[in-house]
Amino acid sequence: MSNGVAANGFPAKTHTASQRYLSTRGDDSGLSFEEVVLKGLASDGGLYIPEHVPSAPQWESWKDLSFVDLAFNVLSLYISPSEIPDEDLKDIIRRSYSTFRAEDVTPLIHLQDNIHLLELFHGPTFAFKDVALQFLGNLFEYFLVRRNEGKTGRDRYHLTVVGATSGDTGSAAIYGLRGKQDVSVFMLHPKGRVSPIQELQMTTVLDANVHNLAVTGNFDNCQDIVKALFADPDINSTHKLGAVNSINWARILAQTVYYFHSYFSLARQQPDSFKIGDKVRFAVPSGNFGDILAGYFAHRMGLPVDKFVIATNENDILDRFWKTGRYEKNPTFGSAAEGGVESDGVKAHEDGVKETLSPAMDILVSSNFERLLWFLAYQFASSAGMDDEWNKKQASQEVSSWLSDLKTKGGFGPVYKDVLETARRTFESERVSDQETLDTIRSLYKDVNYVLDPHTAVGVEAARRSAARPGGADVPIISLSTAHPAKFAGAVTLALQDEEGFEFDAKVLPAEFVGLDKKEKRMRDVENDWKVVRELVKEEVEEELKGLR
Ligand SMILES: Cc1ncc(COP(=O)(O)O)c(C=O)c1O
Ligand SMILES: N[C@@H](CCOP(=O)(O)O)C(=O)O
Repeated sequence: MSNGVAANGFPAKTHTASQRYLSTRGDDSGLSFEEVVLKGLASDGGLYIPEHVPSAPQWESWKDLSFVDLAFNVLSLYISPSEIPDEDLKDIIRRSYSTFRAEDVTPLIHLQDNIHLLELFHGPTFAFKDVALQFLGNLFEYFLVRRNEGKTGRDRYHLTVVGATSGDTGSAAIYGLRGKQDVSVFMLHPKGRVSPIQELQMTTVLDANVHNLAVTGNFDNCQDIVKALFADPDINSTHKLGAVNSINWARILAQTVYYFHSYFSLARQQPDSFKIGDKVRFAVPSGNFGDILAGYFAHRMGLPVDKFVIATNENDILDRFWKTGRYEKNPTFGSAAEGGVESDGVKAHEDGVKETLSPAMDILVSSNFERLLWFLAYQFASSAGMDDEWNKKQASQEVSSWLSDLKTKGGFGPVYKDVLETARRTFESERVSDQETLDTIRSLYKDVNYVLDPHTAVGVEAARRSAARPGGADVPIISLSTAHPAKFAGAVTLALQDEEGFEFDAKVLPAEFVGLDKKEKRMRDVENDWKVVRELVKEEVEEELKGLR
């Protein structure tokens, strides 16, 4: 590093005296870590990003650290001891990962050829979301205890979390926040469009602070309601809204850790062929773009990455962007008949969302893509030779204009050639159909006796295609396994029912899921209307507080 510029092209900052955050849309800046974690979404509708991406100094020396110690080193680059003293941060991290079933939290296994699988599903709800949401739950608690010291009744800071889920964020957030003081959690899921196990995992949690809302609509409708609530001055002045979706910066930050961890696991497992400093590829099943964005930050911090492979299902807005430079909510896709059209056996809804075998990725608009767009626009602006403030302002203006077109016209682009080329240098993309998903589950079962969940299968198929391209076989690929197969019994059974000796209950089902369907459930149906949801949230928080105070 020299003249104040890091190797990653961003202004150098090796230690975070006090990291500050700005909104991707430019109207909010100078916020602390605690402020962005509690606010979730910026008041201008943008997403928070750090003003500087710190380089990880001597990251190579972290090779033999445990997950918890590694997490502390990574997170300390963004959270200064003046905000959370080191011992407190260590304690939060330790408690967050003590609930995981695997000793090294996110184990890496060799799958086939040069493809390795990063198992991210060993947390309480069997999905990768636990890695960030166990941490975020404890972080909320820490900040609230500190803010509420000595306060009673209405003076206490009460956080009203509103989140949207296509299945996994919901249960992970609920497990991270259930029973916590001074927090109410409202999770909106698309009614009937999450897997039966996912629905049970959410609705059988009966703690008074947990509220499940089944929305008549799709995941994007749920996400839009959440964003409308954050933009509403009425509920924001009476209730302090908090976010658990990956719009919350802490989600992304916590997920950067396993990119480093898996890289080091690979170096330990393959000492003869893989050395620290060598490049690796990551294949990531993607929907809201939070998981892969965390990898992008790890790369910006110094992790040697050859390419990130974005793996989408048939809801392929991201894949289309990388192919065309246009980001559009599927303009030609739609319904010919009530209930949608069928293509390749996949049900298409009138709203344009396809109902696939990997439902957690049935998303039209990927919210975190906005963060990447900001960095792409920033890099483009930087080539003009102006100062850093100007570059940031330009990036925010560009992002605001793209997002405004997305809202009003349903899409934007094509983006400038240089912007697309920059995106293509770091990322490539693949779209995987339902049939290919089933074939992948089947072939891995036959070849190596491993049962993939359908989202992970989308990633593995994309990894295989990437490996098959010229030069691809020479680079190890880490494919992210984002959920346990038992969460998606329908797809797994469809793929493997004809395989000799395959029995779902014996081979896949964990003891934790047995009997879930017999438990008492609680959820409320609600129409797709943010004002209706707003009134319901107010009413239920009031009821909850009456019971407590
Ligand atoms: C099992 C599973 N895989 C993949 C994804 C996609 O991750 P992201 O939304 O961070 O792109 C999700 C949902 O977020 C998920 O629940
Ligand atoms: N697939 C997600 C959708 C929400 O994504 P998030 O990462 O932004 O919380 C889910 O399972 O709920």
